[in-house]
Amino acid sequence: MSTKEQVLIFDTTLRDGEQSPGASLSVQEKIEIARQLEKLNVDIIEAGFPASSPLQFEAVQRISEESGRTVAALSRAIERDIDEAWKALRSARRPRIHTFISTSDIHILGKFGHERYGRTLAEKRQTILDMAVRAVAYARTLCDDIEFSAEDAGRTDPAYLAEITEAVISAGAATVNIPDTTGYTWPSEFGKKIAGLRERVTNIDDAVISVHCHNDLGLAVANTISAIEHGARQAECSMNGIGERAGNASLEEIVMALKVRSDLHDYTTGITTRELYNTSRMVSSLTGIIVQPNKAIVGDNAFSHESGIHQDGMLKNRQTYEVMTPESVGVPQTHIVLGRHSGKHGLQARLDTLGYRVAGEELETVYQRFVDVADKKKEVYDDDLRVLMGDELSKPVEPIELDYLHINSGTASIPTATVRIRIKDRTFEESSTGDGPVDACFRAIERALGLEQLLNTYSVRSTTSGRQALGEATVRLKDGDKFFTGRGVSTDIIEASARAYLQALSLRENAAHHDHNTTIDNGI
Ligand SMILES: CC(=O)SCCNC(=O)CCNC(=O)[C@H](O)C(C)(C)COP(=O)(O)OP(=O)(O)OC[C@H]1O[C@@H](n2cnc3c(N)ncnc32)[C@H](O)[C@@H]1OP(=O)(O)O
Ligand SMILES: CC(C)C(=O)C(=O)O
Ligand SMILES: [Mg+2]
Repeated sequence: MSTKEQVLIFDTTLRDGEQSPGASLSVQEKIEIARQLEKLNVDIIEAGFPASSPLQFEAVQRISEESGRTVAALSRAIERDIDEAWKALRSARRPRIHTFISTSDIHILGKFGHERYGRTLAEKRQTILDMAVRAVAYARTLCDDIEFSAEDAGRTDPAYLAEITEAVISAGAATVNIPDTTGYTWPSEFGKKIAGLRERVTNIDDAVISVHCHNDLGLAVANTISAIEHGARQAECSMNGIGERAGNASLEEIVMALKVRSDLHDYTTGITTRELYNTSRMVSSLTGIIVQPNKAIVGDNAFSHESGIHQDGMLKNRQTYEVMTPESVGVPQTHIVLGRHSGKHGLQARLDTLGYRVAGEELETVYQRFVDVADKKKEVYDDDLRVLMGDELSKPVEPIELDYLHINSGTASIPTATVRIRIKDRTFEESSTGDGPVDACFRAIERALGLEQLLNTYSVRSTTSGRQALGEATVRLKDGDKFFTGRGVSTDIIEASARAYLQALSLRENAAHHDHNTTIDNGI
């Protein structure tokens, strides 16, 4: 059994994360993400801010009804917000009201300038403290689990922060959250802030210290880790680090930093790390916020290696360039990207998996041809390699082409696709419904060609911007231990997806042809 101390993971993807510009989620989408957060095994799901809109209210209510986690809802330090939060939360098995008010002088003077909060800074500070205490005490009459946040604590005077923290704990807050709302603090400074609170606040042991760091200077994760080292036991964070402005501390980075460097400390989390990648993908696709390729842990390049020296090292021993395995975070596998920086070892290994055994002189010659191609292309794909191997064989024997595609989809209809596929002079036509237009289209293709489901991964991204943007779809099929990747580009992403699927099928067909093996049953 682990003797390490548990750091609670408070996920705010559905609240602060959704405050990212353009990230609005529907109720159903929020529910789906909440279900995935349960699989990820977060401790607390902050589901929204019920007083802010009926949709927010409904989302918190629905998540409360079905979640087994602690569900938190945010409210300003006013009764109306707290009442709304409680109404939305009351069916939760473990409800938590999270109330907050600003405590930094900049915020107090800037946001609570009205005379009704007092005339001098000292009077205003007192009013804010009273509002905080009243809010916590009132929330406590409704719910057992109260969290209080001192907004902009990062820039709050330490003595005042200690005073308000002590007061809200006395009023019944079980968690005191110290947000670095503006992402302004420095790791050692923020750590000291937490240590200072532990020294000054006499009842600090009656509450869990939480931190909530923003990433304006790119220090959110470092500040969170520093705070944990100084006594914080709850980390507020979001998947992919989404949130206001530059976002929140990224959940996956905090969790994996603690896990991978467990040799340095005595903390652990309950996160099922193999669910990180799935969660990241879901959050990205539902919010529409793309994960940058070089994003730690979940970015497309996080486990990709392009340069020859790295590929050589990886092929000899993965630990040379990977501090964690892709599997540990749910990424299917390390990706050796062949491009202009690749060397002979990387090339040879990929050719080997494609069935080409080359060594010695022959490898030298092939490598020279590879370098020529790689200089012209960003990435050299498997089909490029087949062509490069000089194979007549590599040219599609019988390209599988899209002749016709019709999609019927909308908010009130079941997505339906009809496809007509041409292989040489033969055509195959079928229709299918599906969970969405892409699913319907793939199913129609599978039906037309009498295929099993072979889809391994599917992604789509925009390669240009604006309303006429080109979408590039990538389809990866898995057939036994072989993978076939197809790409399609079109201003219509469904068409791009269909073309990508058919290209992958053509490559599979080629491979089968070379193995003297027919893979498509339909008499092809
Ligand atoms: C750091 C954070 O992430 S805080 C959370 C941010 N999230 C949101 O803002 C959620 C979305 N917000 C909303 O839907 C709306 O802003 C609402 C419903 C919350 C409030 O809307 P409105 O009543 O129109 O007020 P508006 O947003 O313009 O201004 C905020 C008001 O709340 C006050 N206020 C701000 N924070 C607090 C607080 N923690 N406690 C009490 N009052 C507060 C402000 O002083 C201002 O009051 P004023 O009108 O007396 O000057
Ligand atoms: C409401 C609080 C916790 C917040 O989001 C912040 O201060 O950044
Ligand atoms: Mg925040």
